[in-house]
Amino acid sequence: MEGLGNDYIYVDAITQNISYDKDWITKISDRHFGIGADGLIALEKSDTHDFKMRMFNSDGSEGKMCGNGIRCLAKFAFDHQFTNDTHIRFETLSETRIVDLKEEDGQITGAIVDMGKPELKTSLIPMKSENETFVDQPIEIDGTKILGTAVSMGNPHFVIFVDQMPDDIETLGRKIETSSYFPEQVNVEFVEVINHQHIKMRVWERGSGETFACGTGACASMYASYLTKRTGDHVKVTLLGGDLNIHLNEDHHIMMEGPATTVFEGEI
Ligand SMILES: N[C@@H](CCC[C@H](N)C(=O)O)C(=O)O
Repeated sequence: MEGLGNDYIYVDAITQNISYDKDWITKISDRHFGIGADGLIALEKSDTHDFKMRMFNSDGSEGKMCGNGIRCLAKFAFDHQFTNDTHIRFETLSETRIVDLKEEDGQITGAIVDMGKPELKTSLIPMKSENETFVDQPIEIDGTKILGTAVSMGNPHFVIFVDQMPDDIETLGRKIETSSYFPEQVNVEFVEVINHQHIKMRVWERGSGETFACGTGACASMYASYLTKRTGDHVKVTLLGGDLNIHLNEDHHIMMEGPATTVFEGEI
């Protein structure tokens, strides 16, 4: 399934016994020797919520949240008749996430997700810094200062505003991802502000490299843009794979709306 081209292999871990073996996840995620995906996402039972989401990057590392993935996982649960409710509460390795599925002509085409409140405290992101928060501040990479904003959306992000989108995001993305500032690595977003309601973003994801889109990254970028007054609180985020509409609601929760699509189904 894919959400804006951010594709994962979705597995039912309710009726099947799945072992989240790192090598197996890496192998099936491989685009040449496997199925090909940005990683694997599993639907599990939960004692406290409707379902539990587990998500793994293509290198087999486990992430705590996935914005594009949770829309697809909700569609997966509905389409496979694990629920007939379009309002679904997920337990994740970070916090509760609530998904409202969108139905058009009897098909689930996407969802709006309550992505919770963004976290700015560096100790909780986690980021090594003496500052309590890190908003438009410099980190130093290979002797060069790079301004950015650190935000957690249940997973860590470092948002960098650029005047023009760079052609190569891999070199810098990888260096920041693995720099000593971020003890658990970080997802890196490059953001170009188009106007007060529209930003463009490319992402270097920890554990997966450049992907076509990142839901949590888009929310972190929207929040960093809003916080630094580059945009308002309703923003369209254009990614390589398409657009997400993101806004802050009255409780200061980030709401993200976007598509969810099944590509094919099979058996391994
Ligand atoms: N693509 C995802 C985020 C996936 C997890 C991330 N790479 C991490 O390890 O934190 C999204 O849509 O949010």
